[in-house]
Amino acid sequence: MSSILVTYSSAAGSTASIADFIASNLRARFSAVHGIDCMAIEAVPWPNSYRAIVLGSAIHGGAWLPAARNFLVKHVDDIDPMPFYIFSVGAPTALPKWMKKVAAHAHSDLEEKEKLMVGDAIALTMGHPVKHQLFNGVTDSKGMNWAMGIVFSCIGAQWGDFREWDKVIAFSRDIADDLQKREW
Ligand SMILES: Cc1cc2nc3c(=O)[nH]c(=O)nc-3n(C[C@H](O)[C@H](O)[C@H](O)COP(=O)(O)O)c2cc1C
Repeated sequence: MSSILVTYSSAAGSTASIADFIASNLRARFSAVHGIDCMAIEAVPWPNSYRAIVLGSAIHGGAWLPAARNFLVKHVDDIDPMPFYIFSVGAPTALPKWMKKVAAHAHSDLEEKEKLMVGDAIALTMGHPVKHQLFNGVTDSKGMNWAMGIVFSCIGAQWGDFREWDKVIAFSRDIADDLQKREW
């Protein structure tokens, strides 16, 4: 029976790829004792059949995608007793230098600021997870409508793959260590 669920809401695929990688890292640590399922949030049958959940979402406009937010609202009671870890995938690294400077003026660390903003939105729907990690994803004109694409280019933001696999490995290791500490 599977006991860890890694689930995600992804618009253009980079959050899905990070979730897959987290699941394979957890399999490397736990496959002898626990099954690990990884699937899109829409495919999750009922989360209370799991013993721990890792949930991730892409960030659009400073917030999680609606499917991920709705999942939290709908399943708050199922998730509540479980070890619960979340990650958000945005693209703060892709922003132009001048925007980073403006943001840094209000806060010393742009990534930390964005994480807090998303974290606050999540805290409105439920209690705090054990851990929340923000990752950079991929900026690709295919993931945006033409108007957004033009705005993105005009402000001087960068297109590219900013995924930080080392950070994903460290996050997976922290989750595995925390689960092991709980001796479940
Ligand atoms: C419409 C739109 C809005 C976005 N808004 C933000 C944002 O507010 N903050 C951020 O860091 N990244 C933002 N991004 C960048 C995405 O979060 C990033 O490209 C991420 O990798 C997308 O994940 P996905 O490939 O799983 O959809 C936005 C992207 C799009 C297309």
